[in-house]
Amino acid sequence: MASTDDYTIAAKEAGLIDAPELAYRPSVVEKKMKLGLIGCGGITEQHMKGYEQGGYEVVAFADLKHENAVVRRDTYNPQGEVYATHHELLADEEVEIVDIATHPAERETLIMDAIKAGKHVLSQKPFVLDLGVGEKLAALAEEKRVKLAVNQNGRWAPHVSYMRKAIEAGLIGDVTSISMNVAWDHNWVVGTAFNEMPHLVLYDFAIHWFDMVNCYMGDREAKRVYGRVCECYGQEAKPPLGATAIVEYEGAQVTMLFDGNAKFGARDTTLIIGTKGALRSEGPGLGEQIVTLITEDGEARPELEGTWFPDGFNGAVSELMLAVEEEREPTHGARDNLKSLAMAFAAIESSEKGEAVKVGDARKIRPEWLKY
Ligand SMILES: NC(=O)C1=CN([C@@H]2O[C@H](COP(=O)(O)OP(=O)(O)OC[C@H]3O[C@@H](n4cnc5c(N)ncnc54)[C@H](OP(=O)(O)O)[C@@H]3O)[C@@H](O)[C@H]2O)C=CC1
Ligand SMILES: O=C1CO[C@H](CO)[C@@H](O)[C@@H]1O
Repeated sequence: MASTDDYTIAAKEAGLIDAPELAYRPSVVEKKMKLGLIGCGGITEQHMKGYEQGGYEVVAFADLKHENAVVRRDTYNPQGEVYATHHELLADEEVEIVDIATHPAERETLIMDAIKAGKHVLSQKPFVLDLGVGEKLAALAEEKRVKLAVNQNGRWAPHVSYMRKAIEAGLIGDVTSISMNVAWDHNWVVGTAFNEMPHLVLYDFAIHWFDMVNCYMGDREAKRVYGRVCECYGQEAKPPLGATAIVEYEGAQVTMLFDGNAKFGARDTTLIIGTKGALRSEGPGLGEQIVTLITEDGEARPELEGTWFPDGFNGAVSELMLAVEEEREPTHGARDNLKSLAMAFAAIESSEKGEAVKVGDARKIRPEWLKY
């Protein structure tokens, strides 16, 4: 029988217990494959650090800005080749996996050429501008019997990876809600290509979180998305730095709030509620997160090793190599990624229309949503 104490909706006390051991670290690959890097810009410093961590060799580099390729080669593998064009790099027989780290508009042709050259491909995110193009590339890879994966390296950020593995192991039962709240300062994009992207937050940044939701929800299908963007008072960047998304699933609800104009109080939190338990991750940023697993046995707080940058980059390439070795689809394969992208596209279209959009109905990014 209820007592008046229940009005306080006080949480049940839970004792601290040992955290379950879960294989959340990037896989260790015995049969290491050689890589070629096309597009050697800003983020590829982290690619190279991740590959160094995994013991992988990048043997070829190409960039339209020749000096970018030279810098990466000289820093990480002075024996490597620098090529003037991606065609020359693709003709290098030593290269087995091509890591394509340009912006998405250029990537379609580069991915297609790489697949046709018989190379396995790791594409940077956001994968494509059009779901139809993504489907075509996935089909081409299947036809040519090569693997095409998307570098959603957030999956191997220690906190995300641990929570993903906990859900896969059934530790919290069926997920019934996910709430994500990310407050950070994205004004650093002023002066970069990102500042010219109207849907910077929902397309380029939030894709990591749509992809995390896709992982946490497993085979379940997102139904509809409501999205909104907000130009925040005092922001310096051109694109609206505030964004919200609500994703509907059968039997579950997901909310995401992005405040990219948080000059104070930066915080990244995720709460996942399941039928048998819950997971919580929180910290001041992507690299510093404390995970708690709460079940009827008590609360567990695993001591996690590593950080998103660069472990995530090691995780993404290691999973691709394992998939090649085991002749299976990589878990971050192109077709799976299209589920994450479909949610992001629906959120963007919804923010433009002011009404919820069915996932799958928004097929592409309009040019005016991509560039001012
Ligand atoms: N966590 C993550 O995984 C992160 C992912 N990213 C993603 O990575 C991608 C790249 O970002 P970033 O490194 O900042 O971009 P940059 O602009 O710094 O680098 C891209 C490089 O690719 C070159 N390039 C363009 N076309 C070709 C081509 N056909 N052949 C060879 N080189 C080419 C560019 O040359 P030029 O400038 O002359 O065109 C440029 O030097 C984006 O999609 C971004 O969203 C970014 C940050 C983090
Ligand atoms: O994690 C990230 C940091 O910000 C960049 C600019 O929006 C993103 O591209 C990237 O994925």
